[in-house]
Amino acid sequence: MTFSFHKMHGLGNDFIVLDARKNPIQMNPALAQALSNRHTGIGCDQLIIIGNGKNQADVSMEIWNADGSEVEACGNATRCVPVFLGRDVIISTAAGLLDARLSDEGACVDMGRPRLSWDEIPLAYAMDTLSMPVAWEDLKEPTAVNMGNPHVVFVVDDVDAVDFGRLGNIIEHDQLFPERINVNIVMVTGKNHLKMRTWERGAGLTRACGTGACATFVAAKRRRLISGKTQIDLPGGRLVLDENSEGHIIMRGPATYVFKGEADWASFS
Ligand SMILES: N[C@@H](CCC[C@H](N)C(=O)O)C(=O)O
Repeated sequence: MTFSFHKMHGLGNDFIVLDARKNPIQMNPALAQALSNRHTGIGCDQLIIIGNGKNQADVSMEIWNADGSEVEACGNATRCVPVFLGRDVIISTAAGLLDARLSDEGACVDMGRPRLSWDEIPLAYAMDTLSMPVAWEDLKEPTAVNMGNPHVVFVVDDVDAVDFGRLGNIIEHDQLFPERINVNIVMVTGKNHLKMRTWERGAGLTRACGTGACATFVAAKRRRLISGKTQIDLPGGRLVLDENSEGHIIMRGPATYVFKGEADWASFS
């Protein structure tokens, strides 16, 4: 039996989008991994399933990493949903309701309030989350932030000089992080201007991570490296981050529809 899929991306963080509003889709880790595989499947960083919303939500969104793990939040995919549907939407996710609107750049989304205490990240034991007393070689004293999903943010002198493909993987799997972790490195490039890279839990190095940009904005603000609305440059392009009067993190940036394809479920079983 065949199915339709849509390829989208947010700054090169790429997604297979399945529209399950008419016909529900029962995903599982093995199937998500098979579809995401860039050699034997369709290929993506994350698999996104859009379903029908309940109560205040217009639609629901499931997020599966390329390694087959189901996760709570994806900032770039959240921007893709209003672009896919061609209208502003309230999206229900495992991390709560998100307000996503069309904007000049693509989309503007309210990613909610960050959570900052050690057990909300979560970490394996109690510690300060602003400057964690830990280090992995030259990556030291990160700030931890939960944006619906768990992140650590390291401030470095030069994001391009870090052996991030090796260190990101080691940190993601450290026993300090019982649910694993998304790892971000950031440098200050100007007033309210940052440059960052992300090693994503369950996907590795990506061109951009929306929740990573939100977590990095929060960490940089907590460390007084920035003072307000901030431009963040990622390998795939630029996002603009701000905080509203309720302490919610607001992210603006592109979201791109690439193509619609057809595939056969039998190829992935
Ligand atoms: N690419 C996403 C984040 C996807 C989930 C993440 N890898 C996790 O495991 O939490 C984004 O744009 O935020």
